[in-house]
Amino acid sequence: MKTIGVLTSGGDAPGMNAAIRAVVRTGAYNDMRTLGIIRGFNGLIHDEIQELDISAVGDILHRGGTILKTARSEEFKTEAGMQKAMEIIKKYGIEGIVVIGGDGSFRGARDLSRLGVPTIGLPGTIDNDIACTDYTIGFSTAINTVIDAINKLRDTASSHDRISIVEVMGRNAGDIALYSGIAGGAESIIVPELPFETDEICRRIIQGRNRGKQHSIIVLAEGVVLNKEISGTIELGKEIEAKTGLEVKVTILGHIQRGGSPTAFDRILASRMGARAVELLKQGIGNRVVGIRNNHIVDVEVEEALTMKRSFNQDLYRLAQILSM
Ligand SMILES: Nc1ncnc2c1ncn2[C@@H]1O[C@H](COP(=O)(O)OP(=O)(O)OP(=O)(O)O)[C@@H](O)[C@H]1O
Ligand SMILES: O=P(O)(O)OC[C@H]1O[C@](O)(CO)[C@@H](O)[C@@H]1O
Repeated sequence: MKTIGVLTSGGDAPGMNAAIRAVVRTGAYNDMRTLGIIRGFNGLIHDEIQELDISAVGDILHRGGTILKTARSEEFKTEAGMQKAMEIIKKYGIEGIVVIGGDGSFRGARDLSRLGVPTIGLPGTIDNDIACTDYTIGFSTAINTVIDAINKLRDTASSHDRISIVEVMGRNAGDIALYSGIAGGAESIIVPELPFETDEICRRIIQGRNRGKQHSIIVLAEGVVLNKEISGTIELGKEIEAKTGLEVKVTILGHIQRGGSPTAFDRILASRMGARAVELLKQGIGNRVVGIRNNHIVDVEVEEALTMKRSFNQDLYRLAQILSM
């Protein structure tokens, strides 16, 4: 019987539990034993390992977060840390690992594969910033959370004739802002991938007001602030207030975007990806990242996944602008 490990690493994302469940259960179906590694690579180094049988992953499909907990580990990146990891892998007879996380986690997966431990990466991050997949696990749930917030903010913004700025997550990527902005009918979407002008945003708001719009929603990706394109969302609000003469309220959604019961889309995606990871490990194949493209589950070499350029969906962005005239 083959023994495999599974861990979650980096930021958590709704749907990670569905992926863990899929790994454990498709593993058992294929006569494989799964060990859960707690707190990502940190737990691997510090021997936080526990066996997961098919019952251990019962009643988690609908839960946000990750039952395996997650962590970031600087120690793992060092030679000494990597050696510790290899000792634990030998101790438990682990013959393959599934790493659920973002691109940093995939670098760790690549390093383990290089040392002879077949390791498969599954894209688990709400940011949808992994180039080799159309969608990451957690993105669908995050945008639905944002849409729910936008719907509510729209109600109160309309009542008060206000402008509402919603800051959403996305350290380097504007997909959460773009998709939730288009689904939530935002007047403006500000993302790190594209330049923007405050004057143009104000012009659109005034134009909307002149034809009777009662509210204006601006969705802004946090990456714009983190990349220092603006000094802060509150400051941007003040600038827009001064330029339009309209009251502006800022809402920073933060970590509520990372929690909650995963959508059907995320559960199904995570289940399909987890099953592919097990298929690969069963054949002794590692050093690959699983993705979904045109609704087909695919897998690509980790290095290729890491160097692939992400393309921002400009067509969707243009459509959002047309629809919010
Ligand atoms: N270059 C690297 N080599 C080896 N391991 C790495 C490397 N980069 C990151 N890791 C490991 O992966 C962990 C998670 O990485 P990181 O903090 O970048 O999150 P992530 O996987 O990119 O997820 P998120 O996008 O949610 O932040 C790190 O704490 C570290 O243990
Ligand atoms: O607060 P944490 O856990 O360090 O992570 C925050 C980051 O994680 C992400 O949600 C990605 O998982 C980013 O959008 C955000 O900047």
